[in-house]
Amino acid sequence: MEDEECPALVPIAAGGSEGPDPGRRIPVTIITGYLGAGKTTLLNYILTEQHSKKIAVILNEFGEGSALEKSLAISQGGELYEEWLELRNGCLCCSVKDNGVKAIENLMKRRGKFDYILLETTGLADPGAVASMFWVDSELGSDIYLDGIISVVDAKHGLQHLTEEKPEGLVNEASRQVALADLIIINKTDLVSGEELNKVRTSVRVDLSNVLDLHAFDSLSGISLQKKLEHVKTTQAHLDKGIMTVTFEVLGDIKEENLNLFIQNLLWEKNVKDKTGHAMDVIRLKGLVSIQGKSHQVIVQGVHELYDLEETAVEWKEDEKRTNRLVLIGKNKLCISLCKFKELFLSAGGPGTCPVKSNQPKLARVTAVRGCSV
Ligand SMILES: Nc1nc2c(ncn2[C@@H]2O[C@H](COP(=O)(O)OP(=O)(O)OP(=O)(O)O)[C@@H](O)[C@H]2O)c(=O)[nH]1
Ligand SMILES: [Zn+2]
Repeated sequence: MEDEECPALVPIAAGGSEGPDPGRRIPVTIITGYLGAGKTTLLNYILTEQHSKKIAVILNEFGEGSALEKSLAISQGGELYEEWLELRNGCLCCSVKDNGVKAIENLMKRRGKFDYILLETTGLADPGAVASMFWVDSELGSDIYLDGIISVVDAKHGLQHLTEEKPEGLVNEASRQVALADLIIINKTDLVSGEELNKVRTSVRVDLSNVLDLHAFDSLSGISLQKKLEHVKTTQAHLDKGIMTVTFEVLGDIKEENLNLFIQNLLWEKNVKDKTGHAMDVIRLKGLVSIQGKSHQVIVQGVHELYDLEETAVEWKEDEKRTNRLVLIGKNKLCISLCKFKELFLSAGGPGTCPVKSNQPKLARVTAVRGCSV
């Protein structure tokens, strides 16, 4: 066959392959997905596998988890990071103009040091609101552009999140995350059967086709996209206020079997209750704990009823106070005193008296991030 008529492919100037070019617009990829879907895991994968780009990371953590996220990420090849920004004052998409833009502007002051930005949203974010940030601020628009939105879906729990009915006026954030995605990654396929996986696949597809009109990222014409995003921007609070974060911190070591028992009581038996008899329906559990006899810090990861403990490469320093920090994210606030928590945690629910006296330094700290005052 002659291929005369077929024009030769001419490569578009690759530009900047020799390192970051300060004059070029920087692409931003938004990584979204429900609580515990696997966003940070994907982020780590990109950061460790990708060697030709210098990547800056922006984390928008729900609750107080960012310190944990950071240690999780850094434990696997931190040298790729240029900058970490913590947007602690709430959700990026609730304070788009202030926090989000400012964070990126700050980051851009260090332009030249990186050539890509990865932005991990909270598990409860509406990525549409986050994405619109790039059009709201025209100055920002000349520095960076949105390359795409990746949504990570948990094959095991994704369907449950996608189909959950929300109180009136609230969007289901999981379905918004899928709806606005340019690319959907179904994760944790190892945890489900082929049949279950197919169900998730189908429902994600259906969801997409429902919103194709609204999305249309393909014709990346800034203006129409902006319009579309404006259209979907919610003026009322879009976050599910029913989801709360509680952080507990207890000094000292815990026996591994007690920790397991405590987590099982919390996630499986759901018998860790507050005074009013409420148990928390924990969707996401993160922790950094100090286990008796172990010289290294241990990370606790939980999503619904699944959890695991993983020893990190980080050793407790000799002059460092060993401590246990747990972040619970879920429904029904768990309002228990630090004393009670410590008792439950250290004894894993067994009988015991509370050793904290008022004139002693506090041995435990309870922080209620939202919806819970102790
Ligand atoms: N079995 C299994 N577990 C996975 C997979 N990917 C991630 N996980 C686990 O799922 C848990 C949550 O993963 P993360 O990457 O922290 O999830 P995330 O979406 O960043 O979580 P949040 O930021 O809290 O919303 C961790 O315990 C991971 O080890 C997978 O493919 N299979
Ligand atoms: Zn994460």
